[in-house]
Amino acid sequence: MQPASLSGLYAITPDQPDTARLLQQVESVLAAGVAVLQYRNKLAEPALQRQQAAALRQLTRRYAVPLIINDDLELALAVDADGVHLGADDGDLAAARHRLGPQRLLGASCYNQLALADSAVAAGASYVAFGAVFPSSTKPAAVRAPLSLLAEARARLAVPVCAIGGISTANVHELTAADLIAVIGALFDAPDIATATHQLKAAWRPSASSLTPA
Ligand SMILES: Cc1ncc(COP(=O)(O)OP(=O)(O)O)c(N)n1
Ligand SMILES: Cc1nc(C(=O)O)sc1CCOP(=O)(O)O
Ligand SMILES: [Mg+2]
Repeated sequence: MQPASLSGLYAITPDQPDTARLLQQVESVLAAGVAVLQYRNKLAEPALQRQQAAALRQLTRRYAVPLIINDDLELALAVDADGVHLGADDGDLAAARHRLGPQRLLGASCYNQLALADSAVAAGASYVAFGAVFPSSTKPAAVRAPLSLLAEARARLAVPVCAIGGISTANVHELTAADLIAVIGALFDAPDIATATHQLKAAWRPSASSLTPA
């Protein structure tokens, strides 16, 4: 998959212990239409993570949506995911790129630092994420990133720019310079996940990226 084709709504799973419920929740966002799904469960033990990741692998294949695994390169490879997302404490990006090969996706958290994004791209990242762009109740202690960073990153980097943190229908219109918007709470805490997915996409008007083929 070429990085230039990565754009749109990037749904990230909540810390859901009930696998059947997780699959229901995720199927709602997949049916409503998302570009990418990330499996993130910070509370699950490794066995449950493996079970949930494998189940999501099957489900995302049915919807032809790329599956990214958070934090865990070995789990991503074990379930034949489309890629992995790594933060500053989650392992070396260049080593991960080597293990993933050229085709799979490698996402990198860059917080509020363009310099991290430069190194991530040099190490083989497929996209770079900045945040938190708004206050996040999922991750209240997340460092905040100014929105101006998104446009700066887009002008400078040859990979898609992802915004994360506190994104909702009320503020997503401010993210015109993002290629991907990564969201947990505004989708999975909503009373109707499918409606929330449609509303978030309808409220977002990204400006054209130079990465997007004409
Ligand atoms: C798309 C995306 N962007 C950022 C993150 C955060 O990664 P990290 O800083 O490693 O924090 P945790 O998610 O592991 O708590 C992400 N997962 N996805
Ligand atoms: C997992 C994560 N990473 C962040 C960062 O800033 O790197 S913010 C965040 C939480 C995203 O969840 P919500 O959409 O509910 O705010
Ligand atoms: Mg992480």
